[in-house]
Amino acid sequence: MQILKVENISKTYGIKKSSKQYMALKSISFEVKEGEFIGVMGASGSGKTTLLNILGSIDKPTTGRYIMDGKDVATLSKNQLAEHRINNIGFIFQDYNLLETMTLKENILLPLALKGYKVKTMEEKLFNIVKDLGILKVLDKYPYEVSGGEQQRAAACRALITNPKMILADEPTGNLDSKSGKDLLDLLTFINKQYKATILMVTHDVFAASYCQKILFIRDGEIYNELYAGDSKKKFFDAIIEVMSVLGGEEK
Ligand SMILES: Nc1ncnc2c1ncn2[C@@H]1O[C@H](COP(=O)(O)OP(=O)(O)OP(=O)(O)O)[C@@H](O)[C@H]1O
Repeated sequence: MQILKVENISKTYGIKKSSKQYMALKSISFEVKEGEFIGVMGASGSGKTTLLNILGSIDKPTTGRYIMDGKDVATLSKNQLAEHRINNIGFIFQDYNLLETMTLKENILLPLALKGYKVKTMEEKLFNIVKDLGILKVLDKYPYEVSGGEQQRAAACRALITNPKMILADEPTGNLDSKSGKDLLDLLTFINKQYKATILMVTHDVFAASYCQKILFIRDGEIYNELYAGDSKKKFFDAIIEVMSVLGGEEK
């Protein structure tokens, strides 16, 4: 089943009709099926974050539209949009974005608290997720008391706890060492398989991208290519490197 349909989305930054305008996305169209784990790659400045911000309804497209779970998101009112964001989308950021004055448990529960859930229901949901995601022991610690990998696991729990239609991840392994990065990618794969979560992940890292089922490559605000994983992870990895060497900017 299709969960997202992006139709001819363009984004122009700057003052209208002035020479200072910059077209960061140029008529992008693609579809995402429920349960897919998709990577978005491209050189620095190609428009990846712009796309993610639009899909996360943090920003609006200049033209075009996208349908998420049957709803044309552009037609939603401000309140409906806020509700859509909290109910349907989970975010994982490069720098975790946990609140430093709250414990990991409080951070994870925040989206449910905002939705007005009862404490008992929140704790049940929390227990089910953290037992799977391996951070039970550090739940009462503050972000500065745990490792980057544990912070990112907590951020993944927070993204997952509302059972969102889609998880949007922006360079989630960008600040992690290679072991924690691999652990996180294994975790995202687990979330994708076990919870049937649909994940869209922006990454510069070919190794991270090789965990995806499909990669969308963006060049100068346009879809340049799509690559599907086959049976061999090694072949997929090599194919990603090949496209990235044409696009340039494998690393930032
Ligand atoms: N608020 C803004 N105002 C003007 N131009 C912007 C704005 N945000 C982004 N841009 C420009 O739009 C283009 C796309 O930016 P975007 O951040 O989406 O790229 P990216 O592919 O995510 O890059 P990176 O990999 O470096 O994060 C860039 O040229 C950028 O300078």
